[in-house]
Amino acid sequence: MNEKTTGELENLRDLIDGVDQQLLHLFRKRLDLVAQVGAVKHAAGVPIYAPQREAAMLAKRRQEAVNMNISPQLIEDVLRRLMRESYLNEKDVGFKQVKTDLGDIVIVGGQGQLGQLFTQMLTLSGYQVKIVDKDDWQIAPSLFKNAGMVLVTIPINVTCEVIRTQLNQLPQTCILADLTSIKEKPLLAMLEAHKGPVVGLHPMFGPDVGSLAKQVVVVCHGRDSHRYEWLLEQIKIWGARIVEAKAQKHDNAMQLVQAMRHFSTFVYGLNLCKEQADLDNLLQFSSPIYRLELAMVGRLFAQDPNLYADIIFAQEGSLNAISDYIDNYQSALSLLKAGDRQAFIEQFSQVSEWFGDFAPQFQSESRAMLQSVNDMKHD
Ligand SMILES: O=C(O)C(=O)C[C@]1(C(=O)O)C=C[C@@H](O)C=C1
Repeated sequence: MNEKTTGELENLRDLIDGVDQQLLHLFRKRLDLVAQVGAVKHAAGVPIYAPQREAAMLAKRRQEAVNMNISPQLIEDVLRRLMRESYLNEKDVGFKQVKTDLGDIVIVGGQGQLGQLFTQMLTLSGYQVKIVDKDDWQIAPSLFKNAGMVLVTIPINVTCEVIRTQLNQLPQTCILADLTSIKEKPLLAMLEAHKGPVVGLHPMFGPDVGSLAKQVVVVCHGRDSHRYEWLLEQIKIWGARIVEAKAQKHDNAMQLVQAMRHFSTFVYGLNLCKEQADLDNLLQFSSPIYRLELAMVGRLFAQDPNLYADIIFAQEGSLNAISDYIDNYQSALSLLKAGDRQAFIEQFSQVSEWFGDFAPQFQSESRAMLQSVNDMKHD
């Protein structure tokens, strides 16, 4: 680069720095306004996530972007990222407490990650939360006496036993709820152990979400739903969407969504490990999709093996789902062994047809993710 070019670049970059600093001031201004929105919502008990407002705002800004010869996707990306920040900031103001005369909430397994998240959300909403963990059974009965709700969030393999043996003397009006990722057996155990209101919940997210905005919580009704309606309202105020399901249908879906998926991810990692794959090298040669896939596989192994063992081993039905998957793997492999390219293409087309409109939808969703993965690269 000659001196003239260097000088010109320096000048322009100074101007860009100035614009970026103005952006920072605008972000600060927006965050302050959002904090005020948070306070208004907190007072009125309005949910943190406002999908209609978001859709209307994005549509307007996209159109204005087009008028200004700016990519509409650019402003949408920026606004979505800013709104993610809003969810976190609005959370800090706290949430309206829907049920003010409940008594204590006792979280069984409150030291676990999900237990901690619910403790935080319930405390931010003004509830008195008490925690019972593995070694606290002696103090539990005195805590249960004043409990308006007991929320169970412990490993799946001990959930039913703990419900049966420790939670069978709760006050009649106390709500008994659980957060287990399978629903049929814990729900039955709760209905047998407790004669009062019972509800099964499954938060469809990990404990590291930051905010519940746009997350899903599955609800399987147990008994006396009018007594725990407030809880579902409370969860909606946190920004999550409630999806009602029958326990059995939920558990069947989980065999594919969780057990089969985590199992295949486990085998993928196992295979890389046995092959002694050079991860540095793989990353160097990876396309964004491979990097994303490796991240999805790798993140599993950064977590507690017990959690995944629990999920995979929880249901007998999972074994069938996983066996079916392996059969399909085998038969696809046999096409490869036989060199039957045509049959492979035919099967591919059948699957494409089966995915229908979801295939292009997933393609465009994943495009945005892949672009973000690429944005995160740095030397
Ligand atoms: O307008 C609101 O209700 C807000 O909470 C603000 C805001 C935003 O950041 O613009 C954030 C979250 C909502 O989903 C919609 C918009």
